[in-house]
Amino acid sequence: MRKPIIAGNWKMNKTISEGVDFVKQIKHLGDNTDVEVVVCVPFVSLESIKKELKGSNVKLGSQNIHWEENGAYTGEISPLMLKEIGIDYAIIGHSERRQYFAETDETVNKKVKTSLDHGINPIVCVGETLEERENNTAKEKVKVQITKALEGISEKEMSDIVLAYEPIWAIGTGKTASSEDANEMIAFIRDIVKEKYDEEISETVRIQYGGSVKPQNVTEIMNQPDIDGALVGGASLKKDDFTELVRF
Ligand SMILES: O=C[C@H](O)COP(=O)(O)O
Repeated sequence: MRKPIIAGNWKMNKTISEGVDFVKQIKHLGDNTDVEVVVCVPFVSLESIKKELKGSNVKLGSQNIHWEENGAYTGEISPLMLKEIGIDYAIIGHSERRQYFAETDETVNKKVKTSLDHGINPIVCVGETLEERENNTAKEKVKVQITKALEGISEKEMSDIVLAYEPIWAIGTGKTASSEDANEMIAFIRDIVKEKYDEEISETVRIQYGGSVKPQNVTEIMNQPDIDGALVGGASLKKDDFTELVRF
């Protein structure tokens, strides 16, 4: 039985004080539930929000991580810095990082490895563009992304990884993949994991869907057999919406 995981990705939203205020209102959402609740917040807010989450079952994540522990990488944040704050998760390879900040499959793989080495669980994002979906190359694209992201990752390490399928055309657009299409791609990802590792790992790895998930569609998405959770942008910024999402 895979534990459902609903993660809010705040992206570049909420100042530190706004974030702390918000977390005060949602920090009980991880109580009395089988759902794992995560908030992935801007780097500058991590420490304050970690303090606010003391005693809470809501987990904390960053939205990126650098693969080196230190060095001449102006503007970057290292795994040691994140580890000291005590985060649980790091989103890696989000399509916005790939699109605007030149993230590649190679850097995604390095970041996955460094996260695991520092006890931070990676949420690894993959997904196709609209053009690739229309050309029928979506599966090919996702297969390459998954295979490269997981290069050199051991069977044991797979239990610390969460995968997230986010079709780029569904992110922030209000367009959601139909729950059946999302499930089909996620089942395909599970098959890739099975091919690379084994059936047990493919049946235990958690795979989220992301892209315009809202209170109105979350139940249908979560009812799909292969979908274990949601990585949510816009709707994770509002208390009522986020509450409904984690109670799908
Ligand atoms: O990381 C979250 C995804 O990019 C989805 O964002 P969205 O829910 O605003 O479409």
